[in-house]
Amino acid sequence: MSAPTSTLGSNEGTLFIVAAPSGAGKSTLVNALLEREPEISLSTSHTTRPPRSGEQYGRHYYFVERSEFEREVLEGIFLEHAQVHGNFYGTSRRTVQDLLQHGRDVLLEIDWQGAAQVRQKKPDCVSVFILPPSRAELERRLRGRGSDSEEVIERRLRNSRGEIAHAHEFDYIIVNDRFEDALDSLQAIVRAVRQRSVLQCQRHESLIHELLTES
Ligand SMILES: Nc1ncnc2c1ncn2[C@@H]1O[C@H](COP(=O)(O)OP(=O)(O)OP(=O)(O)O)[C@@H](O)[C@H]1O
Ligand SMILES: Nc1nc2c(ncn2[C@@H]2O[C@H](COP(=O)(O)O)[C@@H](O)[C@H]2O)c(=O)[nH]1
Repeated sequence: MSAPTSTLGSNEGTLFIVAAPSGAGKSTLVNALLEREPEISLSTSHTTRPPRSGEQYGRHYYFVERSEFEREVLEGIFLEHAQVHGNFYGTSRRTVQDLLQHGRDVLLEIDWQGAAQVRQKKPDCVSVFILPPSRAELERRLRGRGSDSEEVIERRLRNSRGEIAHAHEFDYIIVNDRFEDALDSLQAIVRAVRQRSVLQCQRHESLIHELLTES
């Protein structure tokens, strides 16, 4: 049986999106995934948020002033951008496009608003929403991380309801209860998509068309 890859008509990489309410464990999961799947490129976002202790420019984020971020928005450099928990965040269009065009798979760790914008522009992206097992555990994780002030933690907990309300817009939902189980699930999704054994609806359509029309 021939591989369906030929129906996709492109050697572009796949664009993955991982989103979650703050503290659900998205960055921890993504970093562990990238250790298992090192050929995936993680996009580094631009943000107006001040760096946390230990965060490095260019590694965790491109930390910029609000005025610079606004100029970048006007210049149209972002594939998507949004205000999240009172700060601005954006993904560089150029970096993502270059990587995809060179056949690299790219992962964006962004919020639901950014995910909605990316879905409009790249409908074949694959999106995953991470849920915490409970609100109490979400709060425990946010506090346990020890990286944010009480005010920031409370704001992020308040905002989590509005974020979770968008979970159904994603292709997959993973509950990050036992870390290794959630990581296995995330890796299974990524592997299945990369091997083309699971296809997005849009991609299915071209395969179904081919299967129906081939003599
Ligand atoms: N399955 C898990 N069980 C227990 N603790 C976890 C689990 N997953 C992640 N954590 C812990 O929860 C805390 C928050 O995780 P992390 O920083 O990855 O969250 P996040 O979703 O990326 O948040 P943000 O959006 O604010 O960056 C960390 O201290 C992390 O070690
Ligand atoms: N729309 C976008 N959201 C982003 C981007 N980079 C990060 N984020 C999201 O912001 C919150 C808070 O992140 P934190 O590092 O301050 O804890 C979280 O949900 C991130 O996913 C981006 O480029 N665009």
